[in-house]
Amino acid sequence: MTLTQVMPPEDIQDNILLDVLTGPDPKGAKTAFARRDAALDPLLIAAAAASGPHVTRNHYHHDFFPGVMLPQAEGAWDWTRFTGEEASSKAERKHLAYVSRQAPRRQRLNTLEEGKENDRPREIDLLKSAENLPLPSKKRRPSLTCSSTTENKSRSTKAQHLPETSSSQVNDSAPQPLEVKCLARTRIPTPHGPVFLHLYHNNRDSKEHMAIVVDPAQLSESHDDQLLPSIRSSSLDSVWNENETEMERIIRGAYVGRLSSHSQHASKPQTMTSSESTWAESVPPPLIRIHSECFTGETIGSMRCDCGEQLDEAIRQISQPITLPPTPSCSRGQTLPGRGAVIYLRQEGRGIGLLSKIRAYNLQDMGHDTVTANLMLGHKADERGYEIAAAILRDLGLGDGPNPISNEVRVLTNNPDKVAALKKEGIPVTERMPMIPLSWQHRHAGSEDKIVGGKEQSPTSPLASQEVEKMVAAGLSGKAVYGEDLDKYLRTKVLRMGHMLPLWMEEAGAIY
Ligand SMILES: Nc1nc2c(ncn2[C@@H]2O[C@H](COP(=O)(O)OP(=O)(O)OP(=O)(O)O)[C@@H](O)[C@H]2O)c(=O)[nH]1
Repeated sequence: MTLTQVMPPEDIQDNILLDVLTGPDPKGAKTAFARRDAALDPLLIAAAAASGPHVTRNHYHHDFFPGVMLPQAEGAWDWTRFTGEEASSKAERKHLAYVSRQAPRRQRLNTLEEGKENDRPREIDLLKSAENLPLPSKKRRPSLTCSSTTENKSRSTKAQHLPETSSSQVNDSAPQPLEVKCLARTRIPTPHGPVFLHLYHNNRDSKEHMAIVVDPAQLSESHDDQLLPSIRSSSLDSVWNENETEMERIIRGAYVGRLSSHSQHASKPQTMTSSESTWAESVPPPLIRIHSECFTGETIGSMRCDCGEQLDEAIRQISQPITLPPTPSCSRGQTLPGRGAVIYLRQEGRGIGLLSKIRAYNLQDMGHDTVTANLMLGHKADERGYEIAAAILRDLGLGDGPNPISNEVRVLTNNPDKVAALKKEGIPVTERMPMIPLSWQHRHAGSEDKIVGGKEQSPTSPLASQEVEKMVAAGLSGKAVYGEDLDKYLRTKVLRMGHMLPLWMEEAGAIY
């Protein structure tokens, strides 16, 4: 049976209209339930009528009655009119109407779209320059994948510090030149002496790469102690905007000497003096290391790799004092504090990331080596790039930057790719210093001790407890790593990745 068979069409029309306006009202339920939804919310009407047409619920912080019982509150309902106040005093009282400090949304959006940046409050500009957030890149760019092309090289040589660029300058078609900027610097005491941690932003990826600068002479406020030009970030020392105060500069790390409650001197943008250049030529070039992030090795002390040990050892080696040869003016030679830098790149797992590295470890437990495991997961054996490292070095005055304190560097590494990449990026490397794992150094030194009954112990077997005791006795710190996993890892690096590390033992037909 259809509806028209029981009701004339004009009645159907009326009923539908009524339902739309009032909602369904089943006849049977009328006596059983009272309707709970009012057709109009009286509170909403009262609030809107009291406050004017420009006020929305959001302006009231989601509350229609702010400051109830607190008549002074901005936007509060004037509850005092119920307290029998005199009419004359009431007329004098300031009306506490809510006035929005924000322009309507449409107007605000128009302002931004039309590029009327000047209308924005000053705080936003200050924040922008202080935080220096990288410009939004609409196109996803490859992060640090190896890309040392000629184009990259020319781009990176231009890289200095991020200029004040407006979003209108973002050009999606042409890749922007690589720019790095040191946002903050602070002193960190380490077991090897004080270092300065520098945090960098760049316009290529969203990672916070770092520079660990060893240059303790900077802590002295006496110029006599600073015979060599300081390793400082020119982007950090530059003046970021005319409104920046000395205190803002100091807080972001642009200070000289040792910061304390009684010593707070903002730095000036660096300029080289000719006398400093002369000194720089008579000392060995600063020692640097390009180190890649390794959560497992550095944070939880994994002994699958030597990354934690290498980071510690690099800071130790760079901190070693430099002895200059005797000169006619100084017959005993001069000793200077060690100086250099570790550039700490956030390229976990040789650039494949922690997730893939964890999976790769499981493949390694199944018998594959570190290279094959990467390939099985669809990665390259090494996906890292060193363009950002080179730009950071230049910013620190190491290499061929605008303000070089040293045109050359010595590099701590066994990895030939790093040396080649730095040279390609225009950083002159005068010397490569090897990083021999501490446990291998110890084995070399004590290899004869390990001949038991004329038979050599297997070097890939886990170290016996006496072995560990010997390492401790040999002065290896708790940072030294050793074990079967590490030996396999290092062996693969030598045999499959061309690392320039002397295998600690070679026998006829077998290399360990
Ligand atoms: N994919 C993968 N990455 C690893 C493994 N073990 C360590 N890594 C990563 O390898 C990188 C170690 O790099 P570096 O410390 O710069 O050293 P390197 O390239 O081996 O060269 P050196 O300068 O000689 O030390 C870090 O990013 C580690 O996270 C592994 O088994 N698989």
